[in-house]
Amino acid sequence: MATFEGNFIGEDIKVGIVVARFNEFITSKLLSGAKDNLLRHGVKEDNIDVYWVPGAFEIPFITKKLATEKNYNGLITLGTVIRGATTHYELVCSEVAKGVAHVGLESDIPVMFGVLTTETIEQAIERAGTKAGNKGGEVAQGLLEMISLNKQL
Ligand SMILES: O=c1[nH]c(NC[C@H](O)[C@H](O)[C@H](O)CO)c([N+](=O)[O-])c(=O)[nH]1
Repeated sequence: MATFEGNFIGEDIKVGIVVARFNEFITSKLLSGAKDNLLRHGVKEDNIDVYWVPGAFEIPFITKKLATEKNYNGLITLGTVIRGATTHYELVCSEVAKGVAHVGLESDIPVMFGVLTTETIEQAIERAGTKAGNKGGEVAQGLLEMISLNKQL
């Protein structure tokens, strides 16, 4: 029986991060967590590129361009969608999740989904570096593992 799994060694890989500016007080913390994790695993700062988009809805468009036109080993998407008074929340969450998943399946590099979808601002804060960890750091760690596994296939 053969078992395949990735490691977390970040030397010699290039990563693109697409981050939404909407709810920037949260997404900036997700970005910090992602960059910190990548750097601590040996990814060179010059090999990390960050692309800011207006909101989560715009993430798939840029992510698809990066996956098809650039030579990254993997991509991270970061955003924060917080339920408001309208049904906009469901629409944005659904389209972003579908869009990012589609890009991932259509490309030959891993694309990580690091978009928070929360009911309250407090829940988002908890997931951006406080008591529920940092989603940005989590998906960065997952990307390293996926890049490593992808190289074995
Ligand atoms: O990233 C977000 N974009 C949001 N809306 C903007 C959307 O992502 C697009 O930028 C906008 O619709 C223009 O296309 C949000 N809400 O509306 O609540 C949100 O919570 N988070």
